[in-house]
Amino acid sequence: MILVIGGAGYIGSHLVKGLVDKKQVIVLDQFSTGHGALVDRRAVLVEGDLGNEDVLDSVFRTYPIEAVMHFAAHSLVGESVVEPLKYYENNVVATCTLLKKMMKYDVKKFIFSSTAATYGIPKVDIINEETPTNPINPYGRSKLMIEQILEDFNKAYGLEYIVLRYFNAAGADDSGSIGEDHHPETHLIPLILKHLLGQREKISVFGTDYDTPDGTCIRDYIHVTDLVDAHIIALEALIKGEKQAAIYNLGNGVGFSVKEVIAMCEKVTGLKTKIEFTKRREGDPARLVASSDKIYEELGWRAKRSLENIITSAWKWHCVVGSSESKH
Ligand SMILES: NC(=O)c1ccc[n+]([C@@H]2O[C@H](COP(=O)([O-])OP(=O)(O)OC[C@H]3O[C@@H](n4cnc5c(N)ncnc54)[C@H](O)[C@@H]3O)[C@@H](O)[C@H]2O)c1
Ligand SMILES: O=c1ccn([C@@H]2O[C@H](COP(=O)(O)OP(=O)(O)O[C@H]3O[C@H](CO)[C@H](O)[C@H](O)[C@H]3O)[C@@H](O)[C@H]2O)c(=O)[nH]1
Repeated sequence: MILVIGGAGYIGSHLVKGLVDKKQVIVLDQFSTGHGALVDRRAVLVEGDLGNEDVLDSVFRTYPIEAVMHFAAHSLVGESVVEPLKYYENNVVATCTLLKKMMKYDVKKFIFSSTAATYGIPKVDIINEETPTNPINPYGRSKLMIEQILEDFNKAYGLEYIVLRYFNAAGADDSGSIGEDHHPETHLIPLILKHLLGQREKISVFGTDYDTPDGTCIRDYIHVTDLVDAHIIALEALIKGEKQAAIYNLGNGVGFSVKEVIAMCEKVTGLKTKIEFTKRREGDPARLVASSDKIYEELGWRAKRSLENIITSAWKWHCVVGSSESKH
């Protein structure tokens, strides 16, 4: 059985939907940002906090857990700067409690959701896993701390792990039944689509004076279904014992500027945006684009879906079941 922590969140719920056909799945989530309705009904759903020792004891005693996939975190960069304690408590301290219980119950296979934010402001155009990590906010630091703890646990206790550093996750499952539903929403693509649905008056572009061809930030957008595929491949490699301690980037290897993303949303939807150009958002690197060659060479995974696929799937979900938000 696979324990998926944070499996009621955006990326976790997509993973659960992809994994339940292959494995028995148990989801642990306290619904701070997740929604029970996103969790595939074939999975066992336990409401609880990953930092709660009693809950973890109960889960590990009750179910034969083969591996843990850990998606649960607070993940708003700006909030992490203002409330670092919240981030260190949930992302680091609670994760240490989980790791302690995993060692207690001899569960030694772990997949961890990390982030491009561990790289900070890289000096290279294409980021690979050798690019120095230098996070510039508590969110990124909290993720890097766990990566370092995993390395120590591997050496000391034989914990086997794969860290997956996602770039910008976006898009929705092909079925249109689950999608990205953060509250509050801060991510670019859902914000543009909500605006095009009339739920927001305009879309703000944060900064037009970056050192990029059109002056707006460039990001590497990766379809959530491609992320799911990568997790399942990584899990299989861990279970087969092919990998004991590995870190991989997950991106498309292609960068799109904020203006290009808006243009693609207009193309896909056939609708016109109203844009407001504002000052830079603090802490945004100009360009974050991944090389995912390492995971291709070692595990054979490569992103298959384009930005157009991403936006088309997200639009389908937003149109059919997207949460309705009032205009503001
Ligand atoms: N969305 C992205 O673009 C992106 C990029 C890089 C990394 N990540 C990482 O991927 C992971 C998933 O991101 P997401 O966008 O799906 O976020 P999300 O907020 O939708 O999902 C996180 C889930 O974890 C749960 N959770 C949080 N703290 C918990 C706790 N203490 N105990 C139990 N459950 C808890 C939440 O209720 C939620 O269901 C996070 O770790 C995030 O840092 C996301
Ligand atoms: O209303 C908006 C929202 C975003 N942006 C811009 O769009 C780009 C993408 O922003 P998102 O908020 O969608 O995503 P981030 O790149 O800030 O964040 C993502 O990558 C980070 C790593 O750098 C973290 O991993 C985080 O969890 C993940 O969502 C940025 O340049 C941002 O400034 C706008 O112009 N207007």
